[in-house]
Amino acid sequence: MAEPILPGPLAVRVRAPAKINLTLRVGPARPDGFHPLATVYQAVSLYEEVIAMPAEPGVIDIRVSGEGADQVPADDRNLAHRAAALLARRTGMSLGVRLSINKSVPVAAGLAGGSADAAATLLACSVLWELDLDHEELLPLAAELGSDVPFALLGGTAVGSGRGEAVAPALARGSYHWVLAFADGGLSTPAVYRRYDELGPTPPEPFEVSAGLMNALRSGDARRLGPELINDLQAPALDLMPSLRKLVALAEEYQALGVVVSGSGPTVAFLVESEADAVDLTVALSGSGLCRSARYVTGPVQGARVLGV
Ligand SMILES: C[C@](O)(CO)[C@H](O)COP(=O)(O)OP(=O)(O)OC[C@H]1O[C@@H](n2ccc(N)nc2=O)[C@H](O)[C@@H]1O
Ligand SMILES: Nc1ncnc2c1ncn2[C@@H]1O[C@H](COP(=O)(O)OP(=O)(O)OP(=O)(O)O)[C@@H](O)[C@H]1O
Repeated sequence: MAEPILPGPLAVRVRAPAKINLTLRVGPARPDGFHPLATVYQAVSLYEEVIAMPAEPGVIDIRVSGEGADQVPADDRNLAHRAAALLARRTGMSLGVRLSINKSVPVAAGLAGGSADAAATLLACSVLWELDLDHEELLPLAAELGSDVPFALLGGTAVGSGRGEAVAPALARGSYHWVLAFADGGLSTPAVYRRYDELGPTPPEPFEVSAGLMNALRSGDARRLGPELINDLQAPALDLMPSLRKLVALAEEYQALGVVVSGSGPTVAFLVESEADAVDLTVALSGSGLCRSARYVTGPVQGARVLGV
């Protein structure tokens, strides 16, 4: 007798983290327009949540709520929509999905919120559609969706190469205290890379992560990590949004261990020694008038994972 066909899950809840780049070295543009990177990502405790529910065959329906939802398209331009469509196409899946995205990561902030949505969607649809794909199998699809998407699946602390899509876990100890200062408005990633090209010159090849940064991560000592933070996109981001200069300068006044613009900006990440210091700095930044808001996070945290089925 044939096995009865069991219905799949009614809803799958997944979360995926935002990232900061502890180091971001950028080489000259490749013929395909992308820039070769040597980067170290760290996933931080600020999460996007995606709930995937069954829908009629072929249907991909998106609802977006939360932080900056009005700035995000709820159609096939959404990275989560593209993730579900790509997974369905590659696996020959005809079932549909209704996606509810709850955003906590500000849009166009350099924190890879859209990438986190895409990573969470790949995992959620894989479970909803009972495809049984693990992270390893989802990584190539993630890389097709965007340079930052594979890391959102992987999480932790990782070295990124290629255009950022090739990720390998890094040997890292400790948990770090960060304060993220969210600027008023966002920056377009392509525009920041363009300005980087205009400002030139690029550092000589090879584009390597410094031994100092890797050693600091191995030691787990935040005091050693602070001075190693570096981002080649910081200069173009500050050039496009000059008000960020004052924000970055606050690091000295408040004796942060380090400060760096995250990715293509405009979020500024301050590294501090303790939770108490982070709370103090969050309050100070929030009242400074130099940013929209500030938020205490820790890292590293896990990549995309299922919270419930
Ligand atoms: C700034 C970072 O967040 C650092 O991790 C990433 O490099 C950006 O990653 P992302 O937003 O996932 O970027 P993608 O969606 O892959 O690419 C968006 C655009 O950014 C530029 N881009 C991106 C990655 C890269 N290595 N070189 C680039 O020049 C290209 O103009 C590209 O068309
Ligand atoms: N699910 C999504 N969430 C946010 N933005 C999205 C999404 N799908 C598409 N987008 C578009 O992508 C643009 C950038 O999104 P995102 O918030 O991921 O930027 P970012 O954090 O600066 O990315 P990165 O750091 O990877 O460069 C937005 O302007 C938005 O219109």
